[in-house]
Amino acid sequence: MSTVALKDVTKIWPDGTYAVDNVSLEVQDGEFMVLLGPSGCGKSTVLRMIAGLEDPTRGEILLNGEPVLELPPRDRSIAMVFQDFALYPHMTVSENIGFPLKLSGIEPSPRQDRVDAIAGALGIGEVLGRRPGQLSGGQRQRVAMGRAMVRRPGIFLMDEPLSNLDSGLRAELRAEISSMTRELGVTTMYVTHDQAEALTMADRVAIMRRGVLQDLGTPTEVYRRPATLYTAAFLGSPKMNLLEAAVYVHLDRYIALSFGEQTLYLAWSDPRARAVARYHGERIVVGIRAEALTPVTPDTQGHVFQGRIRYLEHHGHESLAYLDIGATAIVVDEIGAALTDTRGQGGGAFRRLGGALQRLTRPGGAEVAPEGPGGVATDPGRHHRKPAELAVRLAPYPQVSHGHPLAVSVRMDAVHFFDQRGDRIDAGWR
Ligand SMILES: Nc1ncnc2c1ncn2[C@@H]1O[C@H](COP(=O)(O)OP(=O)(O)OP(=O)(O)O)[C@@H](O)[C@H]1O
Repeated sequence: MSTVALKDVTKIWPDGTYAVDNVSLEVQDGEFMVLLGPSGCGKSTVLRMIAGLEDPTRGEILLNGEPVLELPPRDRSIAMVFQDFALYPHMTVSENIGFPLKLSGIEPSPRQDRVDAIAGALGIGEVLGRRPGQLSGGQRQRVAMGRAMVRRPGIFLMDEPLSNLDSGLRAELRAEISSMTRELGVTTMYVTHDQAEALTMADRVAIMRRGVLQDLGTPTEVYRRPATLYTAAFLGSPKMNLLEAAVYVHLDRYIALSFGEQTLYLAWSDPRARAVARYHGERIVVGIRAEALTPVTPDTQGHVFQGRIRYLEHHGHESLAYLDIGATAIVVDEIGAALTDTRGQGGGAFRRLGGALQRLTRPGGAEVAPEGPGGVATDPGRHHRKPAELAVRLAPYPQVSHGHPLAVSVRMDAVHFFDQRGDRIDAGWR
């Protein structure tokens, strides 16, 4: 049995940076847990503390229920694979994989048996005699995984293991890693900034931002019910439409959500109405995914937005229309930076984040964003506002074009509500 638990773990670097801020997390035996977040959010630091390569400033780390802070890395039954899979260039694939067993004094014959078995499982049995320089990137990464797995660790830590590979290979290896770790029943923690990896591979996803755990749940839970505005904005493609709305309560009848030129009505009978009603006279953020929007005829009544197509994007299997509906969008700035930093190299997003970096490095970590004129946070490191472009899914290559009017109905039961701080408003409601 192999479990991992972090209890109120904080890591502060000597310069005052809060890399990890009071994180508590439990990984069950055999579970595949993905730590997801943009570059610099503290994911690698969490892994490195579990592996024993860094000490937490505060808090406790338990492996199999036992505190391990006094235990050196080699005694933790952990294997770790990094993004830059450093292999020994002068050794063959077979020697690279078998090296940890050689170090532990295992005889050549049983050693080779284990190397052959793991190489077979990873699909690199044919290249055992080659040196790393004669392998493709994907094969090299498989060798690195084989070398990590060959000692049969209880816990497998992987830090962006696919980020140096092209997208086709990533998808292929993604599936292989998932099935291999599950077949072996090994408890796995996998770090990535790539939401597709997280949502396809994980049993549960832990989403981090600036050292703080934002959300934790199965891929479906965090996608369907994001706990924070940040998670809502981070997960999904196209990104969730996040619109600013003023709340007006008409007691016992409905709640009007005013988006400027247009209004949606939340029925008083909706179980979330009471939670939203607390914001009467204030502004909140309403999140609407593209799948909650359906194009309808212009005269349709009910929960409908009327808009004009600002631009169209054709993706082959579908087209996306971006509608001007006269509303204001809330943009979570770090998300864009995280997504453009496709290689996930440390520091990449930081340079782009600018202001956010300075806030991150300020001791204390938890800050409340100042409010802008509309009452919604406008701190440039967190959110800003811009005219909304509502993403709507259409059939491929539709018979509409730029400037064309389009009406869309909104499935109110699929709408999300967040307060000015970015927390889910109906958090207590299931
Ligand atoms: N040895 C160190 N000394 C000081 N600061 C560090 C050190 N290592 C990391 N940091 C800082 O700690 C924070 C978290 O870094 P970490 O590497 O854990 O993030 P990450 O989410 O894994 O990012 P990436 O995806 O880019 O690897 C960042 O602000 C980083 O600059």
